[in-house]
Amino acid sequence: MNQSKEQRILNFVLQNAVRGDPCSVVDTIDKYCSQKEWAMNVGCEKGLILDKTVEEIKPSVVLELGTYCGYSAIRIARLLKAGARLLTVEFNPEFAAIAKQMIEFAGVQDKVNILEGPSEEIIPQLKKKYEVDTLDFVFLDHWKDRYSPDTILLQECNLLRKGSVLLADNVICPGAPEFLKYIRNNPSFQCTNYPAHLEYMEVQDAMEKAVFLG
Ligand SMILES: O=C(NC/C=C/[C@H]1O[C@@H](n2cnc3c(NCCO)ncnc32)[C@H](O)[C@@H]1O)c1cc(-c2ccc(F)cc2)cc(O)c1O
Ligand SMILES: [Mg+2]
Repeated sequence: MNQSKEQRILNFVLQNAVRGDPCSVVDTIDKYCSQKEWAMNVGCEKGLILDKTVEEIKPSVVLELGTYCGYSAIRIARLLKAGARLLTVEFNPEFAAIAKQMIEFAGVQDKVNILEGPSEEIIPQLKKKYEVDTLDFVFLDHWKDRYSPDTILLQECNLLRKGSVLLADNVICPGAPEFLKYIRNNPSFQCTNYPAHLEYMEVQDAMEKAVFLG
């Protein structure tokens, strides 16, 4: 049975990146996906926006929705302070297995917990099962039509506090129109748009930051 694209990306990393060096893993994935096979990693341009957001917040507890191959989980985890943790949610077992190996190769596994399952089931378990009080930072990068229902669910589960920051990928391409409509018309959120390019392409995209005002 021939390999999946995600398996090919992992193999390229295992053969070309430096074990224990998260930056080399991120750069190697970007190299493969810009030169050989496109894949839906947040990429280096939008990755810098992600980096700056994490560095600004200095979060203790981060939630990521949509792990995929682990690219953004590694980007986030490499910037976390001692004791801080990333919970990343992925419901495709093949992608979760790839991401686990990618995260371990990068050496950030002690900061990352991959929660296998659909976000709508995992989010209501975060407080009791995963001992979360509130989330400092949430990165949304899963199915685009799930951004707003999951944002509502996070609020219903009391997982956001005054100052919690959401950052959503792809609000232009593929687009998350329902999410933008919801979040920009909601007085409980202060929104900022960050225009960028779609990963590895000269196509317009953007990220949306939304700070919860409580
Ligand atoms: O579609 C995009 N991302 C989706 C990510 C999905 C990943 O997240 C996982 N996932 C999805 N929903 C859930 C869920 N909960 C919801 C369901 O229960 N719970 C847990 N895990 C979930 C999937 O298993 C994948 O691992 C995208 C597309 C383009 C793109 C742009 C231009 C093009 F031409 C083509 C593509 C660019 C991007 O940056 C993109 O992020
Ligand atoms: Mg994305």
